Amino acid sequence: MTFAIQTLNAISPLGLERLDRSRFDVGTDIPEPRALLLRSADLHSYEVPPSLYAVARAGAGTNNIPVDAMAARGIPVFNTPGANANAVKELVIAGMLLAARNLYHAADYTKNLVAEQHLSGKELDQQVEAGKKAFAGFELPGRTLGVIGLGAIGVLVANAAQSLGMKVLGYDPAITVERAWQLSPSVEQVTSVEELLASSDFITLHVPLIEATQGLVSAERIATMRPGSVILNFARGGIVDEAAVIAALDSGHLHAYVNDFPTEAGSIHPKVIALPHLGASTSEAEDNCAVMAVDQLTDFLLHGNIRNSVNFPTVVMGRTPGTTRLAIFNENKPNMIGQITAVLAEAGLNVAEFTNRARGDYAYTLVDVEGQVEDDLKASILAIDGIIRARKV
Ligand SMILES: NC(=O)c1ccc[n+]([C@@H]2O[C@H](COP(=O)([O-])OP(=O)(O)OC[C@H]3O[C@@H](n4cnc5c(N)ncnc54)[C@H](O)[C@@H]3O)[C@@H](O)[C@H]2O)c1
Ligand SMILES: O=C(O)[C@H](O)COP(=O)(O)O
Repeated sequence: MTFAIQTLNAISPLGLERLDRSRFDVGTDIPEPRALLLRSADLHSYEVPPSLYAVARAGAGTNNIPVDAMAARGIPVFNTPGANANAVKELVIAGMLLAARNLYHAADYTKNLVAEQHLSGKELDQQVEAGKKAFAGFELPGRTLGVIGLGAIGVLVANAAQSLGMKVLGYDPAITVERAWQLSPSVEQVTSVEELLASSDFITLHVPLIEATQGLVSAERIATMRPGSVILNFARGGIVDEAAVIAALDSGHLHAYVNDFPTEAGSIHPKVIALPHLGASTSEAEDNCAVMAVDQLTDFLLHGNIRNSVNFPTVVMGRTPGTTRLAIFNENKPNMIGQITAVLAEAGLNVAEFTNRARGDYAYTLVDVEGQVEDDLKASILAIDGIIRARKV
């Protein structure tokens, strides 16, 4: 049996080459896909076909995917945490330097001297020297960077800024133990966004766009920021109230807004540097994300293992020779395991391995039974109230 995988964005060949063509068909035009492989393609109005088993996002943000609706159908959504983190970190550092040294306008100025004013030779030299004072900037050491969200990207940014001589504050009420270990001990963790904003010259956002982070940088919060400070947004546009930022740039309260999510108003504003969603667009990040997404997806399709899903728990179980594996998605409610094992016992099947994990409203079970299973077993499992999906892997 082969699995049909539909790609909805260009995926690095380094990832696609890992797909064994005797097991996987891959293409852009697949009418009944078993899996989708994508980057930022918007799935919010996508009509989910009954054939679909999984969605793999080669990247970090999954706000382009209706993850809860997918969970309700027993479709895990995978992402690739950390795979593009270095690429974003480098762009954030570049963004700080662009803003601090006014590089964007400075480069425009010199280009205009030649392209618009047609200056050359001595005249060009004179105007270069005469004009440069307008772009004098400031240096990073001694300035304070506030990092909101200390995940894969936030930790790298915090550590890099710290090694550039900046004072770094971090805010993340749900920082993981792994990230806390990676964070430089000189980074000071604060307990509120307000504390961070009031004490920073730059703030940088590294949180997902979810209900709780929508409009996190609001007009009220911007008002509490230090005069002349800079906002860097390489997370998602909706996390910042851009109209409020523009008002603060116009009043002179903020120095610059550097972001990766251009809007009509922002793109033409003189104090906004809007990049075309370039955070993860390096060959290294594209390769890393594609490899990780493909590996996670194939492990799920071939073995039922779930790693780095944003809507189902991690469930990984080695294969035991001579067994048949069942993968079962169910609602997270009492007595599901008891009912599943009762059906297996009724069918005279001996369980060799069993793992069940819950996450929020849903749970996932991998069970290896000795020998072969009859085709009607799946129907008996699906008949249990609360079972969403079951398949023989
Ligand atoms: N510009 C780009 O191309 C680009 C590339 C990669 C990621 N991103 C964006 O960056 C986001 C973060 O990526 P990541 O890889 O670091 O993800 P991550 O999951 O490793 O880290 C996110 C962190 O945010 C924290 N967090 C969540 N809500 C918070 C809140 N209200 N306040 C403070 N912290 C909060 C979490 O605890 C977590 O530690 C992604 O969701 C994506 O939207 C953008
Ligand atoms: O969330 C992410 O990983 C980034 O926004 C990258 O998106 P992209 O893969 O569409 O460049």
